[in-house]
Amino acid sequence: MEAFISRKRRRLSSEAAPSSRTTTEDDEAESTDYKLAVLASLCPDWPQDVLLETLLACDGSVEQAANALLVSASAGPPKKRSAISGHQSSLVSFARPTRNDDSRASPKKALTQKGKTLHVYAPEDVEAHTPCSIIHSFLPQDVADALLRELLEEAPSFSKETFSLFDRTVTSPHSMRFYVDSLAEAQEQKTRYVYNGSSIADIAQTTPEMLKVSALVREAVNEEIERRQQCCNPEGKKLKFQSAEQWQPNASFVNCYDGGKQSVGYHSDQLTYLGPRAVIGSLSLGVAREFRVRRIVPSGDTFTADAQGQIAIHLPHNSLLVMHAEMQEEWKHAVAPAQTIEPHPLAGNKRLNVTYRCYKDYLHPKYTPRSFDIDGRPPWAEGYKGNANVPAAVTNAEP
Ligand SMILES: O=C(O)CCC(=O)C(=O)O
Ligand SMILES: [Fe+2]
Repeated sequence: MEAFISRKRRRLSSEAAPSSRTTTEDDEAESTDYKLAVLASLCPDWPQDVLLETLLACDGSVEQAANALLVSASAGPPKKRSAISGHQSSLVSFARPTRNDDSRASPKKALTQKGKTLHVYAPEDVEAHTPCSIIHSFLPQDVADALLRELLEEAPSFSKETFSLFDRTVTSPHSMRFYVDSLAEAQEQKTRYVYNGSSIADIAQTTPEMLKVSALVREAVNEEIERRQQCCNPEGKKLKFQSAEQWQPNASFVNCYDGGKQSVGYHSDQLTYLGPRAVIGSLSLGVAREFRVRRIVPSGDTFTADAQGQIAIHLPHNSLLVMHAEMQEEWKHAVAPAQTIEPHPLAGNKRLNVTYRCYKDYLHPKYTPRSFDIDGRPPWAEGYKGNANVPAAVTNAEP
């Protein structure tokens, strides 16, 4: 979730590291997602596709889009849409490739259209049309329940993010906390874990049930990586820059969505620590919600978001979604607000989500090479004279 909201996070210090985002194209694409996230927080009752359409109709003005939606809402409630839709029949008729089918690697006819949402539920459809795979009923029920109980106890310690809009502070529509497996590391790393250019001040130790489940997630994700590689990747090979090592989770973001209005806007996970072509194992517990993905399509010199519309993956209780190697660089994802939700016997209106991640300390921004000019000024200092060895993105970075 790192990239979706601006630089202000309640529990983040303002210490900085160079941002991992380096291009103007990225900034442009990001700003649409940023605006969408802001609009979602102002108008939580509206489905994301309506928000996106309204934003586009208002030429990207969040203020105008918010006003248009408020006027429209005063004339009657938002048009009801299924909140946990996705119970469609399988899409196998759309020529789903099979294992070892070479057509997998060739471009497929797009199933989605700009501004439209395709709902997928069946694992084979998720796999065929998104860079994800899903395992339903992943954990034995008692293990899933034990983890859910533990996370429900943890949830009050989670924090929300804040950002500024039209001279007021808006809270991001869900809460979260960052966990690492080793307490010693957590203590040592406090203020050293960085994302979005800020340090994460609140780091917790992975809880016993999370750790137990981590071993099961590790095994399943490694199998999925291998299977996906064989069945879907060109020549059955890993992607360029994808890690050749076993996937070994050692950290996680845990997200809590309390009620259908809580959501997370479109974003890609920041790859600081994860490295390129990162794989993430995302376990859902409690209320079923909709996970949306859309491809970021290169078009000419800029990146155009939503060229093909979006795909909504239904995430029921106890499902493991594997975001594969192409996901973070080529797609964006979001958890859409829901008009209605089906309460869960243990979690009530809450959805808990653990995104298991493989953090690599050697990718810490502290190792990012920086250089100082001949007067000893760092690249961000006033009067910095520049240095041919420092890329512009680093030169422009805030401290
Ligand atoms: O809640 C989810 O399923 C997704 C959370 C997410 O995108 C993240 O933690 O980065
Ligand atoms: Fe994410």
